[in-house]
Amino acid sequence: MVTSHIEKISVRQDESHKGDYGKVLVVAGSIGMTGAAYLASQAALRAGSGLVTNAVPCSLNPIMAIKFIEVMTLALSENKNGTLNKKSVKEILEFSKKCDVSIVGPGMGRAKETRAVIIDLIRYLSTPLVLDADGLNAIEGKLSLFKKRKYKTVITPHPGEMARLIKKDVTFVQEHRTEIAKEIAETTGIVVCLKGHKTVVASPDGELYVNDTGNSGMATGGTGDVLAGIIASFIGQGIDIYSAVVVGVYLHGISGDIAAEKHGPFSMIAGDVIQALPDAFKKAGLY
Ligand SMILES: NC(=O)C1=CN([C@@H]2O[C@H](COP(=O)(O)OP(=O)(O)OC[C@H]3O[C@@H](n4cnc5c(N)ncnc54)[C@H](O)[C@@H]3O)[C@@H](O)[C@H]2O)[C@@H](O)CC1
Ligand SMILES: Nc1ncnc2c1ncn2[C@@H]1O[C@H](COP(=O)(O)OP(=O)(O)O)[C@@H](O)[C@H]1O
Repeated sequence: MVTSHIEKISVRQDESHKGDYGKVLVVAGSIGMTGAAYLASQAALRAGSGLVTNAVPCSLNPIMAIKFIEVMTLALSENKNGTLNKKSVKEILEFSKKCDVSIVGPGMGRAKETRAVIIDLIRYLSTPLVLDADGLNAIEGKLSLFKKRKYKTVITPHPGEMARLIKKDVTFVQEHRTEIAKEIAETTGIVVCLKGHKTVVASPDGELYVNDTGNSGMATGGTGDVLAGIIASFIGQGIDIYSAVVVGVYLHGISGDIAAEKHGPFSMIAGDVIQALPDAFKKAGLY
């Protein structure tokens, strides 16, 4: 079943250039969580994107510029406390006109000012959107925002984030994983990727995928940020959004399995999942 989705990833053509493989905008990172921005951006590049830009509050820009080599940065306007301000929304929307897909959320924090920025981005970003982590925490209960969004969207909550989103507890989410993912996808028109052991992916038209790759070594900070980057990369490469999510989840799990083989489930870290991506692509027959 995954094979039919994997086949949609194009073989890289001799006559091609970086513009053919997607420009990804990663709105991620805040004081204390620059690592999330790094992991999501780096994963997008390793999954094949042509160009990746990380947009961060301007006081963090020098830090990100040192962390990255291949990834570019966009310094955003910020408040005195280092959170994004209203002007940053305009800056992101302007920049996104040149992009094929945006990620919003990893490591953005939950400050009131940041939440307001995120809600505006959900309303106005006209690229396909991967909404993850604090991007989801910003909209507790407000699923109606997705019904109004005209552009392709995937949400990638872990059970804790899903619980906040639907105002239930984690036990309820875990007992109703498939039903919840299906219902949100079908009623709001977005793709839902509910993470955790046996990640569930649901599409608005009733398709359902339950993943069986990955392992408990992936229960370590930052592996979800890596997944957001991989999924965005595939969307940017032009694959339909549901297939991009299914293949992203599948390959992310294979990378996790390769990382666990190499480093063991205790010692593997999120960066190891990115390092294992080339072997995961090979294992999936992509080159
Ligand atoms: N290096 C970095 O900068 C990192 C930043 N991170 C960011 O930190 C922010 C907070 O995210 P966190 O996820 O740590 O915190 P949260 O408070 O959102 O979620 C953690 C809680 O969710 C529940 N939960 C999560 N997965 C579960 C599962 N599979 N089964 C049952 N319950 C589950 C548990 O109650 C858990 O304690 C996000 O913005 C995230 O992107 C994290 O990704 C860690 C690494
Ligand atoms: N026990 C497990 N089995 C399979 N996959 C797992 C397991 N634990 C975590 N994962 C995967 O690792 C990732 C963790 O993401 P998340 O909880 O958002 O972490 P973070 O917020 O630290 O980045 C998800 O893709 C999840 O499916």
